Amino acid sequence: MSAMLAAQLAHVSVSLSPSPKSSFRFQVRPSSAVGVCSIAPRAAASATAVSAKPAAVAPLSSERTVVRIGLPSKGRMAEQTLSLLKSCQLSVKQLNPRQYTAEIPLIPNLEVWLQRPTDIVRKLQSGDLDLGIVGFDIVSEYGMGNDDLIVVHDALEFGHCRLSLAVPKEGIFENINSLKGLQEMPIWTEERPLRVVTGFGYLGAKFLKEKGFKHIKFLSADGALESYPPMGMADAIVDLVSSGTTLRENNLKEIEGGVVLQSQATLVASRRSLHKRKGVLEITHELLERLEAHLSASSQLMVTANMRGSSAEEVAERVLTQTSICGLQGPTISPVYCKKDGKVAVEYYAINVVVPQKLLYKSIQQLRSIGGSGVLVTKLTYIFDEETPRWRNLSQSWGVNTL
Ligand SMILES: Nc1ncnc2c1ncn2[C@@H]1O[C@H](COP(=O)(O)OP(=O)(O)OP(=O)(O)O)[C@@H](O)[C@H]1O
Ligand SMILES: O=P(O)(O)OC[C@H]1O[C@H](OP(=O)(O)OP(=O)(O)O)[C@H](O)[C@@H]1O
Ligand SMILES: [Mg+2]
Repeated sequence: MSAMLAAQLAHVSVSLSPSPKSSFRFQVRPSSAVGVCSIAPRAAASATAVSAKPAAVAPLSSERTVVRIGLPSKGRMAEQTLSLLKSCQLSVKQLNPRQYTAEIPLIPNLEVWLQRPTDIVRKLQSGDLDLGIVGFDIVSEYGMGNDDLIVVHDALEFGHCRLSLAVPKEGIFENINSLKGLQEMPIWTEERPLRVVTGFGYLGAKFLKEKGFKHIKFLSADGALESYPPMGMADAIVDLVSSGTTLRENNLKEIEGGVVLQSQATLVASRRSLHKRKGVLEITHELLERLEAHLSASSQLMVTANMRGSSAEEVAERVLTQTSICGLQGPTISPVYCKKDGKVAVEYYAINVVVPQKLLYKSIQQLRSIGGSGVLVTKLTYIFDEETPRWRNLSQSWGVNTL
């Protein structure tokens, strides 16, 4: 650890709850440093509750031939993960609901381990898992900047939330509406620090240190954090917020500049596994292809309409004057054959165009304005592009040899 970093962190005091569940870690990985360095809390707490060391990078077990993915076993992420995989034709079969392993019949060399999200991150680091689906909040908190963890897909489109700092709406915080305002309150001293309760000790402490907070005391708790300020046990909380209802119901408010991190479900891989374990790259590729194809399709619709015209080109010209109905590459226009006076004739053309869901109504209006009629709208199941952008990213940004 650099002396400067040590000096920056010297004022942070840590207080840990006696709960055996709490594990308050203070580990900071300066961007310039290689690996992870750890900072022991100044007010050292009981050894059982503190793990000041980063998860050791365990050697990759060469005996295991099967590839393993960790999926959340409980909580709100569990159901949504299984449902996402099912939408990608990757149904998870759990033979016995009391067992922690399952399989995805379509990918025979893949073993599914149903685990708590925190354990998924730990097991990716210990080499027991190769892949995992967890919230970005959990990867960031428990991964602590470990560069063996690669977020292969950063937007699985569920579990959206943010890690945010909140304070009471009333009392001494009534007029505090920004992080700067909170920091500048003269009340915070070494004897009376700002007491922040959080289940995200690493991210919370790193964020507030980087923002220049000096006199802070962190309390660790696993749940019901929102009850701490009303009970007088803490001044602020750093917790996950989604709709904001829990904060509102507990008379708490977020403040400007107080968002620590935006989160949603992600697919994470161990870099060592990608490099070394046979089959991990291929399975990651297949997962990425299926996920990207499904997720990009779920935000788009296929619109079909008929339009009178003298030729396909003439209809195309009319369609291409409209911004919302140009499709992925351009509209597909095909003749509609009918019988007229005993002969086959073409008076109408069918237009097929993919439009973003949120632009549907605008697209319909534009189609009508150029003479479109009989509009059909269908859901898309998959859009397979030539190449998955995130697969390319794996080799370009992460140095994984994907050839
Ligand atoms: N209110 C929320 N709305 C949306 N996503 C959330 C919310 N709270 C948490 N998450 C996301 O879901 C993940 C799992 O949270 P969840 O509360 O379901 O599990 P858990 O806290 O492990 O379970 P439990 O609370 O039952 O112990 C979090 O890591 C986060 O990424
Ligand atoms: O902004 P909201 O939509 O109200 O969601 C935020 C709440 O959701 C999470 O709790 P969760 O429901 O997971 O309960 P837990 O504290 O028992 O994990 C989080 O810890 C907040 O308390
Ligand atoms: Mg929860």
